[in-house]
Amino acid sequence: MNRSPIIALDFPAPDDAYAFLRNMPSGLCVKVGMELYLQNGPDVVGRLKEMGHEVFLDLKLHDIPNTVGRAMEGLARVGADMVNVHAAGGSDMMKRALDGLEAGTPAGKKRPALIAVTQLTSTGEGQMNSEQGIPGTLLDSVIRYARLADDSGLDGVVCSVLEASAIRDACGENFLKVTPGIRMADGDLHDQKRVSTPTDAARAGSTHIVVGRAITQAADPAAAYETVKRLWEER
Ligand SMILES: O=C(O)c1cc(=O)[nH]c(=O)n1[C@@H]1O[C@H](COP(=O)(O)O)[C@@H](O)[C@H]1O
Repeated sequence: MNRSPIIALDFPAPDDAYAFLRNMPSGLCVKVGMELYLQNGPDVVGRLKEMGHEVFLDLKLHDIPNTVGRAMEGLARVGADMVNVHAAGGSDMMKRALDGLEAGTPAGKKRPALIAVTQLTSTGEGQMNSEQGIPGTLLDSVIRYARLADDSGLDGVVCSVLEASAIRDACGENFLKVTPGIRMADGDLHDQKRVSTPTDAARAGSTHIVVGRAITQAADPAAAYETVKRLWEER
C-alpha cells in the first residue's frame, strides 16, 4: 500500500462509508474492519477498489493453522491490498496464512501484504501482565511478536508508535510498522491506551498510520484528513 494515512472506515453499512468518501479526496488508503465486513460481506472491498482506493482488510484472523490458511486462500480473491492475523496465533498459523494467500492470489495479481497484530493498541502493560499472563514489559512482548512474524515470513506488524523504532532496530527498515492509535495532541483517547500523534509516528519510523475517529468523527473530516496527512508527511 502507498504511505498515505489509512482511514479506518468503521461504519455499519457500505452506504455510510460511501457517503463519507463522497466528501473526501480520491485515491485514498482505507481500512475495512470487522464492523463493515462482517455485516456486509466482500462486495464492499471490490467497490472501494473500483472507486480507486487501496484497501487494508482488517479481520485479525486467529485460529488453528489449517483454518486460517484456508480462510486466507479465500480472502486473497477478495482483492484487498493488505490483510492481517494475530501474531499470538503462532508461527505455524502465520506461515499457513502466507501460504494460503499465495495459493489464492489470482495469476497476474500482487499478493496482499500480510501483517500481524502484536499487542492491540487498546492494551496496557498492567492488563497484559494480569489478563494475558505475559510477564515483563509490553515493549518486550511486542518485539517478541514482531520477530516471530518476521521469522515466519510476514511483511510486517501492527503495533503502536511507541514500539515502532525498536521494531525497526529488530526487524529492519522495510518490515512494515502499521500503527493505529493515532490522535491529535488534544484528541479524545476513546478506548485506546498506546496513542501518538501523526508527527511522532513519522519520527518513530512507522511506515503507515491508521486513523479512524480523529477523521471520521471530526466536524470537517476532509480538513482533519489534510491536517493528519500534512503532519505525517512533514517527517
Ligand atoms: O489492526 C488494526 O487496524 C488495529 C490494531 C490495533 O492494535 N489497534 C487498532 O485500533 N486497530 C484498528 O485501528 C482503528 C483505530 O481506530 P481509531 O481509534 O478510531 O483511530 C480501528 O479500526 C481498530 O480496529
